[in-house]
Amino acid sequence: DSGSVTASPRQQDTEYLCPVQIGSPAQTLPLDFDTGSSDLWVFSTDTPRSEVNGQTVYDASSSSSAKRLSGATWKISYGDGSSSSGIVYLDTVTVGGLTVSRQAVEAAKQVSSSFSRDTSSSGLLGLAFSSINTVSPNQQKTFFDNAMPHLDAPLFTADLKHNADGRYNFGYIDKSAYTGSISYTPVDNSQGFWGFTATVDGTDVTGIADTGTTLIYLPDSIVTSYYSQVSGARYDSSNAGYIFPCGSSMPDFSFNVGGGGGGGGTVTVPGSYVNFAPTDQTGQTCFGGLQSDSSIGISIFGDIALKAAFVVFDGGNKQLGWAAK
Ligand SMILES: O=C(CNCCc1c[nH]c2ccccc12)Nc1scc(-c2ccccc2)c1C(=O)NCc1ccccc1
Repeated sequence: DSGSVTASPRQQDTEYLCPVQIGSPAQTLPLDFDTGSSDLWVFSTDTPRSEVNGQTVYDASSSSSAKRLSGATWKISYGDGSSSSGIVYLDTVTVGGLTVSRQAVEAAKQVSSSFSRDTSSSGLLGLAFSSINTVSPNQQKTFFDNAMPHLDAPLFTADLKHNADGRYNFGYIDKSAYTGSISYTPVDNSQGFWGFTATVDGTDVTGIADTGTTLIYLPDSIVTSYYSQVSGARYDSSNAGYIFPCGSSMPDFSFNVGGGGGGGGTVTVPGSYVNFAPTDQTGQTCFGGLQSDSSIGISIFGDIALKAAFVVFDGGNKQLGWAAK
């Protein structure tokens, strides 16, 4: 089996949403595919009306294939302080033509304000490792884990784009989607993430490939040296990050992966991607897409980095492949 689904950017690439069919008859919800978490959770008829703000909701009671997973609950919180929690159903989930029949669909009974305010997203589809799924008492598998045994190849690929529709493919590598060769590097999934080591200016950086995080968060030394090349750039505590004049021409940001025998491959994030967004309506000052990881405790290669590459998440061989495009 295989699947292929469009990933549409929202609000200047802050997130990418994909249509997902749930239940019988199919209910289509736009979900944020998130390689940095492992819960498939959705706004639902169980979500308080006061917390639903235009989102499409999942109604288990109108799905003939839905079954309550009795006694199961879930609760997740993210580094930005957002959170959600609720109950669990098993139902049929289809992504780009690829169907999993008994997928844990986590219906929200509570969502925090940032999710309520995000009218375009009906939830998340976790693609990290099932070891960090939050369902209790019996942890549940991700869509990818459930699909893997049926896939032509035990992998999925992420091809996110800047201000344009991209694509997630499951079970195969589309050779027309990238240029040159794919450089592979081993994955450390001990924390449940797609962890890997890249080299930035000769320095090894261990981080995670995370489609659910918008920006890139790297060690202070790397971030400071990057912004030292931009006149007027500075760390601004009120914005809690590096800002600079919006008219600045930003240097490209490159990192190397798979440095082994073949010399590995270089991913180059265009400077324009690092000029992420204005901090206010005046459009004078802009917020950087590359920020320090010092308050996070882990380096994150988020959407800003991922949209500069074609990325293979190989669950069979526990490796990450990176290619230019
Ligand atoms: O959680 C994910 C991926 N799912 C995000 C879903 C999501 C959370 N709000 C969303 C809002 C919209 C769409 C998706 C999401 N990645 C990881 S690994 C470590 C951290 C972390 C741990 C401690 C402190 C900071 C980060 C995060 C993190 O919180 N990222 C989001 C973020 C990172 C930095 C700043 C803000 C948010």
